[in-house]
Amino acid sequence: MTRASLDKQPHEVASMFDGVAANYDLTNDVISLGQARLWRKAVAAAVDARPAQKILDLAAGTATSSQPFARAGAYVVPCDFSLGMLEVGKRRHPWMPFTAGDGMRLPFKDEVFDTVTISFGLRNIQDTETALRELYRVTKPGGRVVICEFSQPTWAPFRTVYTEYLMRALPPTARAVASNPDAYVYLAESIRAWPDQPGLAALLQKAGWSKVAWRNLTGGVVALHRATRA
Ligand SMILES: C[S@@+](CC[C@H](N)C(=O)[O-])C[C@H]1O[C@@H](n2cnc3c(N)ncnc32)[C@H](O)[C@@H]1O
Repeated sequence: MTRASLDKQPHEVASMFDGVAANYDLTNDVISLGQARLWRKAVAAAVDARPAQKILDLAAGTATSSQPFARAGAYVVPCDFSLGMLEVGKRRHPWMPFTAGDGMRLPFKDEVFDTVTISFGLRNIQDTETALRELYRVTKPGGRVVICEFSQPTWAPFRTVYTEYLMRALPPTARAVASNPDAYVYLAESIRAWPDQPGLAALLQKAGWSKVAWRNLTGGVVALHRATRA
């Protein structure tokens, strides 16, 4: 795959996710070697959803990432621009207020959410800074953002093994289970091209967020960034 294939237009990203929607959650469990469930627990702890809170789960896909917040009693709005992913989500969780929308132009008024969160979605949005500013706009003053995204393992020997896994083992594994294996070649390439932990923290600050901090999961394979709207 060439670098150019990473420069997907938003409609190409949406149709790529339409194509993987049916097997999306199963594929995640397989290719993350079971780690995805642990990462989701860490997100739930960081978001710390409470009854009566209003939470936006941007790029929610099938709403697997939204479920823990709903279970905690919060009012969670799963928003995504892949109608295929939203359809699968609606079938599974018909009571959730699924909303079709683009992370670069959110269909919400200013300052309406207590917490905004995005899991494994920010890397796919064409302009990261625009999405971070949009998330800021829709968050109430004093509200928080929690971002769960692939990142860079911090221990060099582990980083080498992980990169080998991404580039050599992940594509054939995905071919065995996913409905659109090319999407998982894109996944590997997009992770390699994504900013590391301090790089994403700097983008959050540039978009206006304060008290930016992060925590590494699985040695930095995933990072959980948190920040507050002043
Ligand atoms: C890897 S999935 C993550 C889904 C879910 N958050 C999870 O943790 O399972 C990424 C999602 O980002 C969505 N996405 C990508 N770009 C988007 C954009 N500009 N606006 C809204 N959703 C977007 C895709 O449609 C896809 O459903």
